[in-house]
Order: sequence, then C-alpha cells, then structure tokens
Amino acid sequence: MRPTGSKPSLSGEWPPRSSLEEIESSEVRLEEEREAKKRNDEIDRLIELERQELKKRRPQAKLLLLGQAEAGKSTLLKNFQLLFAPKAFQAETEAWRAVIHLNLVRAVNFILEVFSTPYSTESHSNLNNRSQSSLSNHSARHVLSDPVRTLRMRLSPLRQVEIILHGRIAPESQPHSPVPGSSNSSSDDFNSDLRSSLDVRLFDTSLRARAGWKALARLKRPTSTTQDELQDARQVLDACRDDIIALWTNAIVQEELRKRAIILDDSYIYFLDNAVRIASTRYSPNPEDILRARVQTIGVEEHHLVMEDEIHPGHEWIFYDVEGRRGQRAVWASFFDDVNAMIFLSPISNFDVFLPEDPSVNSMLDSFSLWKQICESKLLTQATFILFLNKMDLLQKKLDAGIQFSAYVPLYKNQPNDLEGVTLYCKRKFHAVHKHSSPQPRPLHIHTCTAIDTAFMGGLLARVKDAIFLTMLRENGALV
Ligand SMILES: Nc1nc2c(ncn2[C@@H]2O[C@H](COP(=O)(O)OP(=O)(O)OP(=O)(O)O)[C@@H](O)[C@H]2O)c(=O)[nH]1
Ligand SMILES: [Mg+2]
Repeated sequence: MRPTGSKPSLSGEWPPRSSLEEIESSEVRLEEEREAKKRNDEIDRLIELERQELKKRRPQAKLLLLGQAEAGKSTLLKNFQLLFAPKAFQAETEAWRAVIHLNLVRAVNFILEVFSTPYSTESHSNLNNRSQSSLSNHSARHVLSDPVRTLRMRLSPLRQVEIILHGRIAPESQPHSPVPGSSNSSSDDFNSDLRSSLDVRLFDTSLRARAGWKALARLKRPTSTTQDELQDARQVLDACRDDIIALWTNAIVQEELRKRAIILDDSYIYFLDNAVRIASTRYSPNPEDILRARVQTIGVEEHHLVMEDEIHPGHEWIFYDVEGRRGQRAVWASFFDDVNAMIFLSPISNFDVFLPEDPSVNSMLDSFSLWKQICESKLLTQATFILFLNKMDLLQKKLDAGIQFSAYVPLYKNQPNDLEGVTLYCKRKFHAVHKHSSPQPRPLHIHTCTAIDTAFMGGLLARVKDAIFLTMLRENGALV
C-alpha cells in the first residue's frame, strides 16, 4: 500500500526521506496490527476453550423434595437415581440389602410382638382417657395358639439379627421394638382407639438413619468381627425362612391381625410376601426391592446426582430430601434460595389416614395445608413447581375395597367413588390452592404416580427432566 500524502524531496532523493520514514512507520504499524490480530485471535481461542469447558461442566440444578412423612420423597429420589445415574444406583445395592433384611426382620418381630404382648393400658395411659378405658376392656383378647407359640420360639433369634443389622445401619440409635404397621380406619370404637395408640407407637419406632448410613454399610474393609456378625445374621435369616413363611401365611395370625385392626405397611407386606427370595443367603436386591425399602429421612439430606445418560452426561442435580414430620418443617425454608424446581409429593391414598405425629389431623388435609404454606413462600417465586400425587396403586386398592373418599373429604359428597373422580378432585384442589396462594404466577406441573412402579416412573421422569432443563435454559437466557 502507498503511503498517502508523500511529496517529492527538494534534495532530489527518491523516495524522499520523509516518505522513507513514513514507509517505515507504516510497516511498524502493520506489524503492530498483525500482532494485535494475533493477540485477538489467541484471546478468541481462549474464550472458545473456556466456553467449551463450561459446556462440559454444565450448570448445576438445585431441586427440593418436599411433602409430609411417608409421602414418597426419598422413593422418588431413588427413581431419579435409577433412571439417570444407574451405575451409581447399582453401586449401592449391597447397602440396600442390609436395609431390606432389616425391614423384613422388623416385620416378623412386630408380628411376634403382637402375639406376645397382651394389650395393656399402662403403656398408653397418657394417650387419652377414651382409649385407656377401651383398651383395658379388650386386654383379654390376647390369643396365642400352640403352632404360633412354637413359631415364636423358633423365630426368636431374629431379635438378635435385628440388633446386628440396626447397629450396622443406624449405630447412633437403639433398635426399638418394631411396629412397622398401622391400623385401619374402622369407625368401631375399639379399633379406632387402638389405631391411635398404634399410630403413636409406629411414629416412635420407625427405622431412622442418618444420611451416611450407605457409606457405613459399604465400608470397603469392615472389621472381621462385623463381617462375621453380618454373615451370621444372614445365615440365621436364611435358616428362619420356612418359619417366616409359616408365620406370615398362618390363618390364626392373619385373623388376629385383622381382628386387632392392624394393617401392616404396604412395603412390609411386600417383603413378607417375598421372604423366600429375600431371606436367602444368595439374595441380591432388585430395583423394586430398593424402592420399597423404608428408611425415614432425618433432618435435610443433600444428594448429588451426576447424570450418566447420553444427552446430559456430567450434569449435576443437587437434591434436598427433607424429613416430612410436622416438627421438622420449620427448617425447610433455609433451603429455599436459588431453587430451580420444588417437587412436592402428596400421598393421596392417605385420605383415610391420620398423622402419626398428631392423630387428630387427617393426612390429606395436612397435605393441602402444607402445600398452601409452600405456595405462599416468597422465596420460591422463581422455582418451577412440580406436584406428584403419589401412591395411586394404594388409592385404587382402597377405592376398590369400598372405602368412601367422601367419608373423609365431605366436600366430595355425591360424586363417584372412583379413581378418576377422586384424582380429578385432588388435582383441582391443589391447582386452586396454588393459584390463590402464590405471590405471583409460576409454572405448575401436576402428575399422578406410583413411585414404586419403575416402568411407569421411567416415562414420567424423562418428561419431568425435560421440563426442568427447559426451565433452566429459560432462566439462563438461552431461550426466549
Ligand atoms: N405402595 C406404594 N408405596 C410407596 C409409593 N411411594 C412410596 N412408597 C413407600 O412408602 C414408604 C415411604 O416412602 P419414603 O420415600 O421413605 O417417604 P418419605 O417422604 O421420604 O418420608 P420421610 O423420609 O419420613 O419424610 C416406602 O416404604 C416406600 O416404598 C407408592 O407409590 N406406592
Ligand atoms: Mg425420606
């Protein structure tokens, strides 16, 4: 390129000196421009590299799992793990084996306890006067036939098995006498009095373990004593297999449980029904067994789920899984900041159940009022709300058995006592509460589900995952 504005020199030099200087300086400038471009290209390269790195690391999502006790929060979390981090889920199988064994042993010991303890007014004397008088009237109902007495003796080593397994999973707490059940909602005086007393005992004695129990259970090198103890416990359980089945299928036992209005938790029935497989020393849990295993959450647990699927590998979702009991709910709010999605579980099959922690409160009404409080929270205005109406399988069973939804939810009077009608009523109710209680409009997704049904949950959670990613993209401004 010719330097502009150069004139011939009077001294006759060509090119004139000033032009030479100009040419030199323009070359310097060109060189500087080349350097600057190189630097810019390098900066662009680094920015692109960083962008690629960021893309690889991907943003984290923060999700809250809320709802009353036994709503299925931890079970839903297991479903997320099973679907999106199957290798991590598989790695925990061994830890779950001990919990499932403990669940089974507690169910058996509970039945044995029902048959060994006559009803007593003393242990329930502080509940209420009505139940005290009623229980004392019926204390003579204690029945123990010979075959059951023999089974009780033969199964007595399971007490020790329970202590060993409990020490492995929840060493910080003492094993309680097991009460893995509740009683039905019959209006009969005796049954309803018994129900309130048993529900209180259930509340006091469910298996509670701190978040670290899995790590404890899968310690790489347990001491040889622990190893031997566990091995012994498994062998005792295996040796008791036939007797467990004999107890569970015994007509007198079933009749007595029915007479006493005791309905075992659905999960404990499942483990007892599958005792032949579970009590075997060769037993390895399958996904449904793990979803059925019950460990009550203590406080608020943080779980990191790193996606293993091909679409979002390495994405990290941080779940906050809370303890649902009434007395624990005050601490939830301290986890409400920067939440991407709030997932609320309502076990709608519980329409005829009363809270173990407060037998005067109907579980479904408690769920509605808890939902209202959460919707009202100003801290959660940015979060997407996802509501799961859970335990549809149990709802279906109850309606099929003729239990009237309207007997517990009077507003439902004169409407069909079927799954469709009841579900629609609940959906509308939750939707209306959300609409009227939220400080500002916010997305709400409502799903019905059965959290122990892996096939059903697979399709549902794939859609839920997409909805959460979409929310995150919108929040990050990537989608308008
Ligand atoms: N039948 C049936 N059982 C379910 C369903 N969802 C959960 N469960 C069982 O219900 C029990 C309680 O579930 P969890 O997930 O432990 O309940 P949670 O909400 O975490 O309860 P807390 O930790 O006490 O607050 C477990 O034994 C589950 O296997 C369901 O849809 N159907
Ligand atoms: Mg839980």
